[in-house]
Amino acid sequence: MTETMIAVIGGSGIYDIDGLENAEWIDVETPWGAPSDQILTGTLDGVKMAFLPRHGRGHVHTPSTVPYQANIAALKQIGVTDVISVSATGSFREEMAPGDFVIVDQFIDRTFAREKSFFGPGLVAHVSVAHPTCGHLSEACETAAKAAGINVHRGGTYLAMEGPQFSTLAESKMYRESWGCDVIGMTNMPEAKLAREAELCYASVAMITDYDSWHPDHGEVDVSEIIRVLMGNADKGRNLVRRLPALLGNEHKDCPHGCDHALEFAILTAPEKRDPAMVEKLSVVAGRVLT
Ligand SMILES: CSC[C@H]1O[C@H](OP(=O)(O)O)[C@H](O)[C@@H]1O
Ligand SMILES: Nc1ncnc2[nH]cnc12
Repeated sequence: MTETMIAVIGGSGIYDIDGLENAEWIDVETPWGAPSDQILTGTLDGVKMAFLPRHGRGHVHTPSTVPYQANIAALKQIGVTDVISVSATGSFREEMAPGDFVIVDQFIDRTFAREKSFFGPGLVAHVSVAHPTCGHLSEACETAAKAAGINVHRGGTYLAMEGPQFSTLAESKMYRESWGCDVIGMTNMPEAKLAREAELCYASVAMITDYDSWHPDHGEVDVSEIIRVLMGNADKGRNLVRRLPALLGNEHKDCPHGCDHALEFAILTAPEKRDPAMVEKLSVVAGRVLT
């Protein structure tokens, strides 16, 4: 049996979670360096939990400098099975209002200055991200959000931009009107892709903080307003997280969507051509198919 361990990656404004039993901040080192910060571990309702502040406590990493590979590798290393990203996002839809939550199920990846894979020369792999989030874990997030009284929307396309500046008005209108995006943020890519490579279930909970810059009745995006909305909704986020252990239980069954077998047919490099150093490095995230 695989034991469930739920990790929450907390985005802007979320640098801690409360209520964990035997809570301890631990150091984790990976072949890709150190994660954004120490990882808070503990249990909630008897289920193992981990929390990682994406930007580090005190918010030291920009969306481009978050060590995405180290973050996902560190979670895999400590035994995490399920990763829930909680992020601040702008909205392209009138009905997805500030304070609402969206369970994201698709992404358009417009980031360009980040490492997007654990694999590389000497060990080449291609995983599918046609369905980049885990339906089972997303279902649990939706159920938890509803039980917590949150106005939640199931399904939405997240435009991942490089940042750190917010979008121009022309970009905002294009993402909304031509590309059909629902929300926008700067961090869920390549995080979701790396979670898939590491065979982790990944769900993305977007907390709407603003209407980006397209809305005629709302002004430009402003960080102080984003943080004000986030702080006003922090209790909702905590409430959602608190309900997850009871919903997911202690036993991590085989993922019905195959997240935990994403690498099954992904590695292309012939065994005799594999770079031993790469195989060693990748054993942390891909050991299941490399040994
Ligand atoms: C606080 S404004 C922009 C910043 O907030 C979001 O971060 P996260 O996804 O970690 O919550 C957004 O992606 C930007 O990085
Ligand atoms: N409008 C926006 N654009 C990008 N990232 C965001 N995070 C919160 N609001 C955002």
